Amino acid sequence: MTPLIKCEHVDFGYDNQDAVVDVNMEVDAGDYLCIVGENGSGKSTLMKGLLGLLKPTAGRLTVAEELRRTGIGYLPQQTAAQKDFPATVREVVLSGALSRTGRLPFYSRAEKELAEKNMEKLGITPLKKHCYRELSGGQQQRVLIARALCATSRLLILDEPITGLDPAAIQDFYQMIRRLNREDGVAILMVSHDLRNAVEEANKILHLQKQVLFYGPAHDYMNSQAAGHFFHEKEQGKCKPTAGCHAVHLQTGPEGLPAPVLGASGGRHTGRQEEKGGCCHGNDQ
Ligand SMILES: Nc1ncnc2c1ncn2[C@@H]1O[C@H](COP(=O)(O)OP(=O)(O)OP(=O)(O)O)[C@@H](O)[C@H]1O
Repeated sequence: MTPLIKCEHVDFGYDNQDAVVDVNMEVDAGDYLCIVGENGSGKSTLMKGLLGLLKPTAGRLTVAEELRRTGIGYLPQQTAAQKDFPATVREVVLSGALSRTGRLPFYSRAEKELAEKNMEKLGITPLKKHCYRELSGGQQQRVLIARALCATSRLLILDEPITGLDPAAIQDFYQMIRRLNREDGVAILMVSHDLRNAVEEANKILHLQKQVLFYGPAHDYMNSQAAGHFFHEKEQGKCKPTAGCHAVHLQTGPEGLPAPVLGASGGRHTGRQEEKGGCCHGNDQ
């Protein structure tokens, strides 16, 4: 099976400064791959590279012909200006088909039908005449996913998609992504600070810290040197798996790997309860 995306010893960077080095990974049809790592570890840079917005400075990046033709469905981190976009839901969704229109200045019937189908799939048909900027964060995410699926239903790339969503919207969002992946076969590539969800939902994890600290099956990540142990007992200053803590506590490995703790905020903390009043605080989604 030809991978949708394959990186072989790939570097990406800015102004002769490498931000990501020696990445080896591939996204296959139907994969659910989560990219995790601290702030500044190169996750967004890798995304930009995979989307073709940055050229590899070394190595080989291969993107399946189909994706090169249609473009990759992409859900960026939303800026305030984007949240305030003055267009109807239907217009935003339909704009995802722009890469299919070629030079024609209008949408074909097939593209309009595709937009309708994706709005139906994402449960936003009743909102189609609503103004995008008047929707809730969760509804906006659905619109953007429907839009991304108008480019291609093979692969969806999401960059920290739950930022700013309330807990109910987050659960709703994850359910929707799971359904797209498991039922519709859409491959998912997600940058996430929500490590608990990443380990539960993804089939592959890539842990980045400029270089790849771990790449492999999600169930192996739990036992990896990079991941250390997952979830603490909350009562003892540690968190229960059910307590909504998304922290992964990294251990210092024999090679002297860094020993930060990754939380949903992506910030460093030591996991000691006295800091920020407990290790779960600020991490619950
Ligand atoms: N446009 C840019 N020009 C120069 N350097 C950049 C640029 N964007 C990012 N960098 C640098 O590249 C490195 C990786 O940044 P990147 O944004 O990819 O990390 P990240 O893991 O996505 O971080 P975060 O979790 O905070 O979003 C950082 O050192 C950052 O300062």
